Amino acid sequence: MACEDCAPQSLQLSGFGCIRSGRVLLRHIDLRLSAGQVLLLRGSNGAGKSTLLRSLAGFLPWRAGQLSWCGCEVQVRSAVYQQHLSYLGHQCGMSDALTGLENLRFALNLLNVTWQPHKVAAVLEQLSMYEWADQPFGRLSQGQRRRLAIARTMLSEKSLWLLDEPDSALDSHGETLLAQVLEAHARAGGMAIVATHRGITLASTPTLVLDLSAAAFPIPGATPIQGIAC
Ligand SMILES: Nc1ncnc2c1ncn2[C@@H]1O[C@H](COP(=O)(O)OP(=O)(O)OP(=O)(O)O)[C@@H](O)[C@H]1O
Repeated sequence: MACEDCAPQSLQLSGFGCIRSGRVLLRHIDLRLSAGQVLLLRGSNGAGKSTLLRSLAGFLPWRAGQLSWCGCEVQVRSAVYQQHLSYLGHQCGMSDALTGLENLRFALNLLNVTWQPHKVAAVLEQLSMYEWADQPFGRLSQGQRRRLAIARTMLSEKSLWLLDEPDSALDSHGETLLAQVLEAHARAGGMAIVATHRGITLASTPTLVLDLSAAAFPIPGATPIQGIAC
């Protein structure tokens, strides 16, 4: 099928609009993301960051807009697009009863990603989670849970990451690690759209910012793009 093996990859959203709770929440949202770029989604509580991410993941209905993957117009739920994305929401989506490792194995199994013990160990080491990974998920702290969810994203082998406040509950070391993870993903030709309140500083990665609030938050070094939230 067309678009499956395009390189470099790109994502384009044009004229996106959606309704939530019976009112137009977002309209005229345009964005374009190329391989190696990260887009930070900013905006006040309720501005629509999660809504936009969930819409891009295919979880919420669209009122308007076109999605293109590698220059080809696609449906958001089409396999040609979905096979490339990894979504991390506010909830980590892990079983409390399973250990971290068991959760990762289960998730990778679902994604049909081969379990590579050395790679898993390296990712857990990178996130300072190696020694915690055999604990039941339900016994981990919130920040540890978030780190494990980030590990799952890293191991997913997907090029487009949709991350909803991945920095929530992370300590400052965790924030630094997350920035490193995003930079490495971008260096490898990946893309990420990241909702964040605190902002994430990516020193060596082309960073775009879409602010869904009426009042913009300028981020030094980042390129603002346009969108309208109602
Ligand atoms: N399940 C839902 N059903 C109906 N409306 C919802 C639902 N979840 C959120 N909304 C509404 O959609 C709007 C946008 O919410 P959304 O979660 O996308 O904002 P956000 O920018 O991610 O906010 P936050 O920074 O608080 O996470 C809000 O006005 C909210 O009330």
